[in-house]
Amino acid sequence: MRLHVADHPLVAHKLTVLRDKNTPSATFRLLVDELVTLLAYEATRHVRTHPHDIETPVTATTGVKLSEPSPIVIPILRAGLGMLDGMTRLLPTAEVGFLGLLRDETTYEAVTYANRLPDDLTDRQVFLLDPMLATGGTLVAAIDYALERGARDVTCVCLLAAPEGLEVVEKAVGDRVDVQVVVAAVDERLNDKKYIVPGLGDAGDRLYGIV
Ligand SMILES: O=P(O)(O)OC[C@H]1O[C@H](OP(=O)(O)OP(=O)(O)O)[C@H](O)[C@@H]1O
Ligand SMILES: O=c1cc[nH]c(=O)[nH]1
Ligand SMILES: [Mg+2]
Repeated sequence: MRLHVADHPLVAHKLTVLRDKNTPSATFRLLVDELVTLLAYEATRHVRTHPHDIETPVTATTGVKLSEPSPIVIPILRAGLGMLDGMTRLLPTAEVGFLGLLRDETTYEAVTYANRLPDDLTDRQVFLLDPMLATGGTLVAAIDYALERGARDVTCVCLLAAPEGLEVVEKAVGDRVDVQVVVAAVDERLNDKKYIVPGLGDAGDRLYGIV
C-alpha cells in the first residue's frame, strides 16, 4: 500500500473548517466537494492516457487523451456520495459504480446493503471514495469487492484516516496489488467508540443529517 498525505495550506485550512462542529451541513458539503477536487489532483496522477493528435490554430501537435477502458469511481454510501461530484468533475470520462456499506456500531464490522458494480473490473483503474478511514473495515471490504472483480489498480481517496485503520488496510492488502491511499490528513487515533480523534464526527450525519 502506498500512502499519500496531501500537504497543502488550502487543504489544511478547509479541513479545519470541516472539523469545526459549528460548521453547518450546507458549508460542510461544499467543503467536502472542494477538498476532493484538491485530492483528486494527486489521486489521478497515474491515470492512463495515450497520445492524441490535434491541430491548434498555429500548428499540428500531439497531446494526450484519457485511455479506455475508462476509470471507474466508486463512492461508498452514504458519506462517499459527498465526494462523487468533485471526483467526476476532474475525471469526466469515468463511469460510476456504487457500494452501500454501513459500519455496525457494536461490532464495527462493515455490512453491505447495496452493490452496483460491474462484474468485471479487469484493467480498470478504480477510485474508491470514502471520507473516513477509521478501523479500516469498510475500506478493506470495498477493496476486496474491487479485487475479486479483477481490479489491480485501486486508489482510495479519503479525507481523514486513523493510523490504526491504515495499518489494517496495509496488512489486508499486503503485496497483492498496487493500492494507493490518498488522504487530506492522518489523525491521532481512534477513541473507544472507534471514532477518529480529533476527526470531524460522523461524516454521513454531517453531510446528510441523522437517520
Ligand atoms: O473504517 P471504519 O471503522 O469501517 O469506518 C468508516 C466508515 O464509517 C462511516 O460510514 P457509516 O458506517 O457511518 O455510514 P454512512 O456513510 O451511511 O454514515 C464512514 O463513511 C466509513 O464508511
Ligand atoms: O470518526 C468516524 C468514524 C467512523 N465514521 C465516521 O463517520 N467518523
Ligand atoms: Mg455514518
